[in-house]
Amino acid sequence: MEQPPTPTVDPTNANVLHWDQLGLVLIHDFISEAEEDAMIAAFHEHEQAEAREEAQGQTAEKTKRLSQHFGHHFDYTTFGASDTRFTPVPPYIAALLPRLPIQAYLPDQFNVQYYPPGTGIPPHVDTHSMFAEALYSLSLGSAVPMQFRLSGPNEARKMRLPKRSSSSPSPSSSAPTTTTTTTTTTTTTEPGPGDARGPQTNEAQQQQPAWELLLPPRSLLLMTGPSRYGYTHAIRPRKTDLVAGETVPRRGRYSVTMRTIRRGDEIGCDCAYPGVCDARIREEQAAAEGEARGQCLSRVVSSVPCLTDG
Ligand SMILES: O=C(O)CCC(=O)C(=O)O
Ligand SMILES: [Fe+2]
Repeated sequence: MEQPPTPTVDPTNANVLHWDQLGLVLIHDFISEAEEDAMIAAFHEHEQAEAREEAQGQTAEKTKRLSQHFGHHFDYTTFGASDTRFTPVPPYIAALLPRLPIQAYLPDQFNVQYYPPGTGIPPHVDTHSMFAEALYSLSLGSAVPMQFRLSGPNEARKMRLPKRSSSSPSPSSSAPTTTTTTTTTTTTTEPGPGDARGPQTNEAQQQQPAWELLLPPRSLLLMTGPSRYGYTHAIRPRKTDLVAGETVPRRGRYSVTMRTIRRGDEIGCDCAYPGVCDARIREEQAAAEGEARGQCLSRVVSSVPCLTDG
């Protein structure tokens, strides 16, 4: 594993780290401990309320990642923001919006996730065409390392594989927000859409080096530019992490992912990473289908006997 690139500390605020080449920003202590406690308590209350609604009487066993969605849901038929499915945004999330570093546009889709120790999220690129550039992740509870890897031919190839089933879970369990690529080390534990098990050595050879960035509790991560469009991000499913040379057990980690849904003419993408861009992949596939149909038609036409024959 490579060392993460060195950040620049913001001269006006030592809590703010920038990786300008990557479009990545990490803000330490973005929320207070009191806010963190309140958000974690709200998460569990919501879980219990949902469990009561489902008449289970108890919350789900905490061995897998759990998700709660707020704001505009995704409409799987139009691949856009649903006009009808909206879950009111709780005040503890709405209160964060005026503090976000980018105020030109604000998130309207929120996903609160709980990661029990030992769980993670497979390497993926959040869907380019449907979400505005800025992606935020607020961390609560345990610190976890987030793994970044510049996408290459391996990731591009996997994103072009046919999906195993339209109901496969996406990393954020709200398909199609993300597109997963699995790597040699996650294939046995974390299958996802686009998961493929090719020859391991070839995959390893084709991969760019990965590095991990520790996300401390109460920190806010902002991904834009290359880190948003060209790198996969992942959390390895581990029970312990190596932090500054020490083995540290993971505790439960929560995150609030915040995204802005693109609407109307804004849907699409012209990023510099066509290999992992869902908009380009769709274009490519439509062109290939058109070509195949054309060839098929010409074969059909040429096999029809000419009326003047014989
Ligand atoms: O938990 C996180 O910090 C990131 C989650 C994520 O990458 C996603 O939901 O797409
Ligand atoms: Fe993501």
